[in-house]
Amino acid sequence: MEIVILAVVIAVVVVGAIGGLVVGSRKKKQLPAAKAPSATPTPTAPPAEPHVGDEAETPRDEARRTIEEVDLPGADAPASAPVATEEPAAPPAPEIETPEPTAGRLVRLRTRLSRSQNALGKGLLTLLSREHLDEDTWEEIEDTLLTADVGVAPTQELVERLRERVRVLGTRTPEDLRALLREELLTLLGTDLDRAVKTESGLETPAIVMVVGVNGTGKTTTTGKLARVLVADGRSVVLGAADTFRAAAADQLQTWGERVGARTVRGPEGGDPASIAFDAVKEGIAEGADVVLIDTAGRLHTKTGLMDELGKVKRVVEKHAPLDEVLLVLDATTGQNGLVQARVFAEVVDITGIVLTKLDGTAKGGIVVAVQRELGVPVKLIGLGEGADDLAPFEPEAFVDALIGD
Ligand SMILES: Nc1nc2c(ncn2[C@@H]2O[C@H](COP(=O)(O)OP(=O)(O)OP(=O)(O)O)[C@@H](O)[C@H]2O)c(=O)[nH]1
Repeated sequence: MEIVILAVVIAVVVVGAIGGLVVGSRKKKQLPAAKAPSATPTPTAPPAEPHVGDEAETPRDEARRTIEEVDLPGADAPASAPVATEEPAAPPAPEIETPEPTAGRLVRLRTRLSRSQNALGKGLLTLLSREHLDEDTWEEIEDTLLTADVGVAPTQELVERLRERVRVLGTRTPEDLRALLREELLTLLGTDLDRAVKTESGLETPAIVMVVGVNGTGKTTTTGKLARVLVADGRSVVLGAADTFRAAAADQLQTWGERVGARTVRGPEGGDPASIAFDAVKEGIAEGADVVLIDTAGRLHTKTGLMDELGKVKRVVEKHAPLDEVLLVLDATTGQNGLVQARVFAEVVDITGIVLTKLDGTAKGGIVVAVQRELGVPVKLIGLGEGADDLAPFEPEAFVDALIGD
């Protein structure tokens, strides 16, 4: 009996040992399938133990969709549809225009001038053609000139000379009278003044033109139109948007520039005009541009404020190169007010040329004479409309012919 019990115990021990061996070898076989612990384990993230469903995980080397293939939120293409890989549309490049040539612009635009200046030219001719040129008629001639803003002193000079010549020559035919009037008006305007906008610096650096004037006179528009005049004449231009007073002025100037392929340097709204002007000239030098045009703000609230601002722009710009031209923009429709503005600006900065805008909208073309007298500098350009090429070099002969017909 004892032998039987001993045999049963041995058998149980043997069976238990074999079972233990089998279980142990199974466990060892499972180890390679377990997730390998991270190479750089962190104290807060112990290696994950393998668990049920691990095999269903997407293998790491499975092909993945690229960013281009992933539908963006809002895209309504069905998932199964082929994914379009279209490039986003680039903004259209601004079309570069070819401005009209400057030669003969005034002749082309003369109808605008004659329309608005009829009262002056035709009025004078009608009066001069009267049978008797008596005292009253000469007074009417004087009034016509004064109404057209020619100014008192130039009016008196003109009437005196005309009276004398008519008396001495005894001439009264319409052709002769027109010729006399033409000569005298040309004498008033001056035919030997240098009216070219100075855009050759004569140095390695670009010519620098500063445009000044009261806001609203057409200063920014004129700067843009002048860029076109220069481009039409084969010059390369950089624009400086130093009028930081009116928020939209820089945008407006930039649009003008883009139309003719000229870069515009601008700064933050309300920024320092002098630093923008400085940067514009720097850019002009870097680009090897022929001309840098600087649009400034013209606030007339105090003369000292204006003086400080324009003076600073000038000083800062001249760290690079001297200013070649300071153009004063005046609105011809403001008449005597324009003369007051001219006086203030002339005290603040050395004006070298005048631009008279909106001559298409006033019968007061005599302001050309008056403002030249006032400042002692020539009218170089005139604005004859809102169109891009409606800025013309001022030519006294074409101007007078438009006034009195030829
Ligand atoms: N009819 C006519 N309108 C003009 C002429 N020149 C400019 N203008 C118009 O005058 C208005 C004022 O012109 P701007 O260039 O904005 O005036 P601005 O002096 O620059 O004004 P700020 O930008 O505020 O300094 C615009 O509507 C222009 O189109 C011109 O010769 N004839």
